[in-house]
Amino acid sequence: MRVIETFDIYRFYHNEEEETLALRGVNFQVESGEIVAVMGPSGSGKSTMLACLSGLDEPDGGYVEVLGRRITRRAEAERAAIRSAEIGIVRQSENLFNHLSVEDNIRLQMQLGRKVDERRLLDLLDMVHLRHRRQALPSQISGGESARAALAVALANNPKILLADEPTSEVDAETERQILDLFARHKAQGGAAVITTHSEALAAHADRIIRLVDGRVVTHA
Ligand SMILES: Nc1ncnc2c1ncn2[C@@H]1O[C@H](COP(=O)(O)OP(=O)(O)OP(=O)(O)O)[C@@H](O)[C@H]1O
Repeated sequence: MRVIETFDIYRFYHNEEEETLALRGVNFQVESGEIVAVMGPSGSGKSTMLACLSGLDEPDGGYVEVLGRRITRRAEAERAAIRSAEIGIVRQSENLFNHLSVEDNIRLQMQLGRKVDERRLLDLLDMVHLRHRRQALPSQISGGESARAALAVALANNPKILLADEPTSEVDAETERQILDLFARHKAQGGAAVITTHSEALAAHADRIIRLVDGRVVTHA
């Protein structure tokens, strides 16, 4: 089943002096159970593309479909409803609310998805090896622990689609391995993922690699 499809998406950024063409006609599809790595040089448009896939950003041209439903150019409340039901998101930073413990961050995500499942909460904490740190605040955990907590939040509602922006950029090899395991589990349950990364190790575990250069897809491998 097709879970994401982009139709010729464009994104421009304007400021006083210049215009940046961040995406220049991007077309690609993701099927359920597929892990797609998005690679490309810094500034090639990877984060912009991911934000357009989740509806957190709006393309200036073209559109995105999530599970056959257009997410582009809808009211924010409608985009948010599609997001909370179908998509888990890991951003480059600010994934956790600082005033909430690790477990309360996960619980809040479950509340947004309208189903708090305490058993799944403990399973998620075990999956990311953070049960012993569940009452810690984000300021009290390490970078690698934060990266894993962010994944637990993204996976809280068992989303069909996981969108992760450089999820292993600031973690050690062991944490990267643990995060790769989580992607593998998500895939085994039929989930799809689009992951931007500079890590060849992570990309080697993807089913497919898309390379972006100057806002265009140059290869599907
Ligand atoms: N809010 C913004 N305003 C203006 N230009 C922006 C904005 N966000 C991104 N850009 C520009 O759009 C282009 C694509 O940026 P993007 O963050 O998508 O690249 P990236 O491939 O994710 O880079 P990196 O690997 O460094 O994270 C870059 O030229 C960037 O400078």
